[in-house]
Amino acid sequence: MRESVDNIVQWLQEQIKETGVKGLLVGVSGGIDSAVVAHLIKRAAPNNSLGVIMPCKSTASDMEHAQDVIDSCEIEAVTVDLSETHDVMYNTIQNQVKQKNQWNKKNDQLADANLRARLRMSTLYTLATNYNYLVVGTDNAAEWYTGYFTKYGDGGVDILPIVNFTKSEVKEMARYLGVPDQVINKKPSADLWEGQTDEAEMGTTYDVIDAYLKGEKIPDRDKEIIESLHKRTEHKRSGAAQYS
Ligand SMILES: Nc1ncnc2c1ncn2[C@@H]1O[C@H](COP(=O)(O)OP(=O)(O)OC[C@H]2O[C@@H]([n+]3cccc(C(=O)O)c3)[C@H](O)[C@@H]2O)[C@@H](O)[C@H]1O
Ligand SMILES: Nc1ncnc2c1ncn2[C@@H]1O[C@H](COP(=O)(O)OP(=O)(O)OP(=O)(O)O)[C@@H](O)[C@H]1O
Ligand SMILES: [Mg+2]
Repeated sequence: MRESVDNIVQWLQEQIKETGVKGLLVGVSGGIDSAVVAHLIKRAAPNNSLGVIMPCKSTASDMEHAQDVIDSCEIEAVTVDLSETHDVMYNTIQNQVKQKNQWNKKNDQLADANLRARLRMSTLYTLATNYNYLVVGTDNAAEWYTGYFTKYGDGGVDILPIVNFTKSEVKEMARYLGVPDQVINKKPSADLWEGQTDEAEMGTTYDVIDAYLKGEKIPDRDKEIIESLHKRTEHKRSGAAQYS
């Protein structure tokens, strides 16, 4: 892990140099992926790194964990509460479409949830412009392969330092970096709705996805799910289709 961490930190420093920015920022959710990235960017740019806590009807315990992460790596932090902004924006959109009798109730929860992720992205880019920093993404190998992120939401970032690390490697890195235990040991969640967990939504587990990515044999049912998720989300990993 020490070698991996040193290499990523060096890569992050190269990104700063090559792009000519002053530093790096990340959204800190209280989950393990952003905790690891916060520690990494603090190491890479001790005086020019920022952790951004963005509650959006988030649970109090997640926001406490986000603060624990900030404290554990001593990164500079700002908090931007998006709950009200989200309400106003979502209701405005919803009211317009409802007037046309075209509101699709079936997709309500997902539309509401993805707006949270995209408001966070807009907030991070507003701060990136202010500080002249890059937005650092937190996708790990399993999330990237399965497309388990919101397009132009948490997927809308400049650089991805842990995208080639499996979830179990991220866990190992977290322990090495000193991420608090309560963050390492909780269930991964996008926190987009009450009780959401990544594994329940995906229908498979990170252990199995990690095994698949390492070329190990996994049950047929999980293989089907992973390959279907991968295929369906190809558009998120490539740019917009271009007419030529
Ligand atoms: N074939 C295609 N080619 C080009 N574009 C295509 C497309 N199919 C859909 N699209 C577009 O993509 C949109 C669907 O993608 P998207 O908007 O991302 O939405 P979608 O993939 O349906 O939902 C996002 C998923 O990521 C999960 N998530 C989100 C945020 C954070 C985390 C986390 O782990 O923390 C997880 C969330 O729980 C949910 O399962 C469609 O509305 C459409 O605009
Ligand atoms: N409330 C929040 N405040 C700040 N950033 C957030 C918040 N919620 C989500 N994010 C950003 O969106 C990213 C995607 O969330 P995701 O749940 O995949 O990662 P995580 O919470 O760090 O780890 P885990 O997957 O284990 O929950 C986070 O890593 C973080 O950068
Ligand atoms: Mg999370």
